Amino acid sequence: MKYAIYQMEIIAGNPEANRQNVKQWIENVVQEEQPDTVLLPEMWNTGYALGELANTADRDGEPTASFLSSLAKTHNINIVGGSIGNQKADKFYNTSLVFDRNGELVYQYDKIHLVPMLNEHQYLTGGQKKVHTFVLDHVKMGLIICYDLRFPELSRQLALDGAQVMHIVAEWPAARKDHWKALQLARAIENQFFVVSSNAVGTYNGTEYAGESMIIDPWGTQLKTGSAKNTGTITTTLDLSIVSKIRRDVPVFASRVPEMYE
Ligand SMILES: NC(=O)CCC(=O)C(=O)O
Repeated sequence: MKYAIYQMEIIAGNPEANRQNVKQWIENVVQEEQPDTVLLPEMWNTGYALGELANTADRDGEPTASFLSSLAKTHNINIVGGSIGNQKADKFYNTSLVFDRNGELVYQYDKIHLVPMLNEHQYLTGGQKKVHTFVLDHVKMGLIICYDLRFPELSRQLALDGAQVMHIVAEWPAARKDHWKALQLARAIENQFFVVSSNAVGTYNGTEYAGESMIIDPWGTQLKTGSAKNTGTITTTLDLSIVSKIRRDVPVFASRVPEMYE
């Protein structure tokens, strides 16, 4: 499966400009790279202008859901749609939407863990539904959003559910860039799955984002890493056969003693 990741500079508070940017990127990357699956970063419609969500967030996933569905179908690609600022009833969520090649919505997830350091609790509501895997091109996959990366229980749950690829969508600040890298490597190694991440670049309201979107294999090898500063496209073809090989060679899942820690 060939991936293309968009390491994007998000214009905070301007969803229309961000949608135009994503559309242009998808059209270009399809022509130049012919990916099977593309990945976008966290909150790419609104950015972290959280105080403006009443005017900028989607309503029940629209218009982003129709926008991404149409792009997926037109270009025959899977779109792991990062996440968006999204209003449901009178609450705001950080919501991920995943579309298959037919433009069908195959997964929807609201970020569970809200970030105290970014004051998310003041503006957002945490998701109330458990994570589960979804399937794209016959491959089981999972997705978590940014701060969720610090809670290994989520990734382990998805690995136990059979995920071979874990997506991490983020606007991770440069101030904690070492954590961004180390935690992704740890999740890939301990769960023996591919980690494919998309982080933002640029600065909003004094917070600089770390970039360094990554593709890490289940052995912990960094196959590709984006720039720390610049927007760009990161591509790689995943050899999924190495998941079962590594799980055979280092049989962590067979060695678990869940009754000792669950
Ligand atoms: N957008 C985020 O979830 C940022 C997470 C973060 O800043 C951290 O975990 O550190």
